[in-house]
Amino acid sequence: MINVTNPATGALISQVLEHTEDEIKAKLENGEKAFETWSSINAHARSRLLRNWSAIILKKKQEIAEVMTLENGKLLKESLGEVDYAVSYIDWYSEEAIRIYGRTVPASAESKRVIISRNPVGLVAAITPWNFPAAMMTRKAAPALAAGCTFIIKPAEETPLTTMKLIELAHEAGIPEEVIQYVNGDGAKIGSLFTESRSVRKLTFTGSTPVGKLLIKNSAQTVKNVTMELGGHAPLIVAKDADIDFAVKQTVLSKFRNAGQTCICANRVIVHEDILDAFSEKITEAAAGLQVGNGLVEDTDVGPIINKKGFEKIKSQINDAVEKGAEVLTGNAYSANEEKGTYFVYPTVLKNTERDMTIMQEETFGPVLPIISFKELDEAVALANDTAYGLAAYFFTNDYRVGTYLHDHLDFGIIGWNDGAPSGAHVPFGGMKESGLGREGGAEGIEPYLETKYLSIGNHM
Ligand SMILES: NC(=O)C1=CN([C@@H]2O[C@H](COP(=O)(O)OP(=O)(O)OC[C@H]3O[C@@H](n4cnc5c(N)ncnc54)[C@H](OP(=O)(O)O)[C@@H]3O)[C@@H](O)[C@H]2O)C=CC1
Ligand SMILES: O=C(O)CCCC(=O)O
Repeated sequence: MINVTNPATGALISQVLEHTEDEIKAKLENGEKAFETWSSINAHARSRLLRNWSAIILKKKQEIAEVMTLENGKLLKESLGEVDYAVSYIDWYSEEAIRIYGRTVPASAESKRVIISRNPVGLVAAITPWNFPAAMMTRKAAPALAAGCTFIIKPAEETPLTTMKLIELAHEAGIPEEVIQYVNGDGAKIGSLFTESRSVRKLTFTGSTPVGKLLIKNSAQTVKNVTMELGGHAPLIVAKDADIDFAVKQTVLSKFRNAGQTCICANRVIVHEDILDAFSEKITEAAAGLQVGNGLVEDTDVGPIINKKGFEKIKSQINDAVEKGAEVLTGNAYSANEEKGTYFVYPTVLKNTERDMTIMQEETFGPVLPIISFKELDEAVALANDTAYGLAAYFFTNDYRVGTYLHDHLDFGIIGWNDGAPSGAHVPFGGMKESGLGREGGAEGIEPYLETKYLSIGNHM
């Protein structure tokens, strides 16, 4: 039995049954069998079913958002926003379903004809994290179903309820039960069942880089197609000419959304030395003004940290920075109750941070903003690229030459130029280097669910 608790209060919300190995194997078999029928239904019918699904979700928006806030801790307004965001993937891919085009190619002989078609890969298995329990699910399920694949998901143990609700609504919308399924239980155990299974033809994962690496390795056994959306360590550069007030607002948006527990959150702020003091002062004032608390309370700006492991990681990064000489401008304050299992971190701004501090090397996943300064643009680029990660990067400048230079030289899959919120269903989300493989969203996001089949017809007149 999995206990699902509210990270803001420690209260038990629900108990969820763990699936046994036999049950999981049976679901994989059912998903593989259902693929034959689902993939042969015409694309317009699949598109209509996806639209039904999104309409039903929207009708239950408030209920789903409340469940999400209870199990994840994020602000209710963020949960409501996430339901819309999750639905936008279903809507986008309901439209892509009817635009999966093949090609004809001129043959090399008069007696031949060549046709290239795009076909669904088969049963898709997904493993998702707790930080976006709705959107990370639909960002994978919607393109998979649109392409004609069947789908099975293992949500994070902290947040299974939102996923289970969305799947219940998919069935209510008319999508057959075996076409979209969930299983609950331990990540490592279910991960092995997914990677070993020959029924699963594609694995899609969002989560930490070490688990992603393990899944890539284990997927080699059956040569599975994989999509990996892993950790990030986003730099945010503020150039000398930037509009400081605007940059501060956008940095707050990027950094403190979801209490900093987002893989594209700004993780290091790199500020030109001429505006360092002005920027630091304004961002400190903004961060210090944020209310920390229960996401169900109207005025809250920053909710709880998901669990003790996350809390300890954040705290140790702050301690390490302070021991190595960082100055605390605000924060480095906590409210934790071990007995209840509730952990809050007050928005923290650190100045005089250095490259050798852990916080400048690793993903934080918390509301902590370390600031480092630069003089020349090359120095900012070197600092920004000095990481194994390559997911998102941000910069603020109104000088088109500075902006173009930064865009050309930053090794990241997502770039926000004067934009702290670049995500959307219509754009390709994903990272370079150890931040992952493949893209989700946009026209690119359906590609990983499609195989190319080429037909050569001979003996024509
Ligand atoms: N890219 C992103 O959006 C995310 C990045 N992270 C990063 O990872 C850090 C740790 O967070 P954490 O929640 O532990 O992340 P994990 O990568 O451990 O968990 C994410 C998902 O993977 C599952 N999982 C865990 N271990 C395995 C395994 N061996 N094989 C297959 N699946 C597995 C989890 O299941 P279960 O719940 O059963 O453990 C969960 O569903 C965060 O602080 C953050 O830095 C975390 C979440 C999302
Ligand atoms: O992996 C994450 O942290 C979720 C991505 C959030 C987004 O799509 O903006």
